[in-house]
Order: sequence, then structure tokens, then C-alpha cells
Amino acid sequence: MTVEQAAPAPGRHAAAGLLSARGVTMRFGGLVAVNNVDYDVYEGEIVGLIGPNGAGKTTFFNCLTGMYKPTSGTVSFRGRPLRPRPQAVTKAGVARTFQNIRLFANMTALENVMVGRYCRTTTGPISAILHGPKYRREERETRERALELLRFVGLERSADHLARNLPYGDQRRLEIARALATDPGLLLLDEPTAGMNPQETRGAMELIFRIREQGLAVVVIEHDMRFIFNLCDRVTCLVRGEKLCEGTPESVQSNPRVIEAYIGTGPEAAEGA
Ligand SMILES: Nc1ncnc2c1ncn2[C@@H]1O[C@H](COP(=O)(O)OP(=O)(O)OP(=O)(O)O)[C@@H](O)[C@H]1O
Repeated sequence: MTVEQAAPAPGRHAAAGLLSARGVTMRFGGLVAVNNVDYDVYEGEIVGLIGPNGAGKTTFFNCLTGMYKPTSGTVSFRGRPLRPRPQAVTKAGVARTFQNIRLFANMTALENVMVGRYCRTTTGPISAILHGPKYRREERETRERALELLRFVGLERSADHLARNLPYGDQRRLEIARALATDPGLLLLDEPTAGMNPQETRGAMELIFRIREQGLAVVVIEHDMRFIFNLCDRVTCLVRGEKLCEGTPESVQSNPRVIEAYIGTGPEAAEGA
């Protein structure tokens, strides 16, 4: 498959790449879910990853975040190779949310965000067990930061509510707050508006813009094309595990190969594209 690649907007990519994937391939037995994908994300941009069902988007996210060890290829972040282990990737500064929300259902919203924060705390096991001064200070700071993040995503009033009792859209926001608690430089969102009503979707877009204002880069997988094209600086389209094209929302939206890839996957997608 030939990849059509739009030239980057002048000046936009003068900065060094934040995340860089080269030749990433993921096979499941005989199925090649991701095939030799090169991918770059630059500081402070919002990029979209689109493609019909089964195109390999989530598998690619899993390769970027250490959930899967790619069959071949490399991923680096801030110029350093990323070890394909979720914890190592999080510590390096890449956070993600999941297509199917993965919160601790029986913990409060605040506790969920605090859990995200623990990858940045340094209290050793002895101090934690004895609740020593260092533990208490870190616990207080963790709590304050978690509250700040709940405010940032608009959930401050739900801090003490159990995650499972939150409305669906709020659960998605909570997942984002928990991801932000790890202090990432790059946030990967897998279908952040799935199941949301139009008002919640507008809220999610506004939240992603505010996350970028904090200096983060964001990659978004979405089936809602209007959302993607209104939100993103750049869009990449995957089809059958391969990169079909990449460029500005306008160029991708009007690309006949993208439209063709969506036709046959359902009227909704074709209409959206
Ligand atoms: N763990 C796995 N084992 C075997 N096959 C898998 C596995 N995960 C994904 N696949 C297959 O890899 C292909 C890509 O799936 P993936 O979920 O990455 O696509 P997607 O673009 O995210 O799809 P969707 O938009 O429907 O979420 C599909 O054919 C899927 O069935």
C-alpha cells in the first residue's frame, strides 16, 4: 500500500518528535493486525487515528504503550527507546485511556486519580507501612494533585462518589484525570466519546483542547469523524493494519481512498467520512 503523506505545515514540526514509531508490526498467528507502521507525534499537537473497524488502531495503541510487544519495529519517546512494558511506558511519560473504561469501580473518584499518581511517588515500603513523615507528606501531595485534576476535568463535586455510580460521560473524564495524574507528555485516548451524548462530546473536545494548553500532545482514536476533523491538527488513517494516508484533516477528509475504505463498513462511517 502506498502511503500518501501531506507535508507538515511550515514551522509546526521544527521541534523534535515526541514519540516516534518505526516499522511497527503486530501479528497474531497468521493475522497481521499492524503492518510496518511508521508514526510520529510532535510536541503540543492533537492527532487523530482513524480507520474502519478492525483496522488495527487499538492494537497499534497497545504496541505504543507496552501492552503488546510488537512482533517487530521500535517505539521511542523523547529520543529514547521505550521498553515494551506498560509501567515503563507510563514512567517515561506516555499515558492512555481505554476503549472499554477501566476504572476501579468500587473506589471513589478521588482514589482512582490517586492511584494514577502513585507511579510518581517515591515512598519506600517501610515508610509506607509505618506511615512515616515522608509517606504522610507524599500522601497529602498526592491527594491535593488528585483534587486539582478532578477540578480540571470538572468532577470536583464527585470526588467522594464511587466510580461505578458516576454517569458514563463522567467515568470517561475520570479515566482522563487518572491518566493525567501520571504527569504525561503524551496522552493517548482510545474512543474518548464512545457512548457520549452530543453535549458530553462537546465537553470532551473542550477538555482535550485544555489538555493541549497544558503542554501535552494528544493522540485520539475515534469513529466520530466530525469530532476528529474539528479537533485534530493532523489525522492518520489506518486500513487493514497499514497506514493509508496522513495529513491535515481537510486532506484526509477529502481523500477518495479514505472514503472508499469506509464505504462498506456501514452507512454511519461513510456518512461521517
Ligand atoms: N489479542 C488479539 N488476538 C488476536 N487477534 C486480535 C487481537 N487483538 C486484535 N486482534 C485482531 O486484530 C485486528 C485489529 O483489531 P483492533 O482492535 O486493533 O482494530 P481497531 O481498528 O481498533 O478496531 P475497532 O475500531 O473496531 O476498535 C482485528 O482483526 C482483531 O480481530
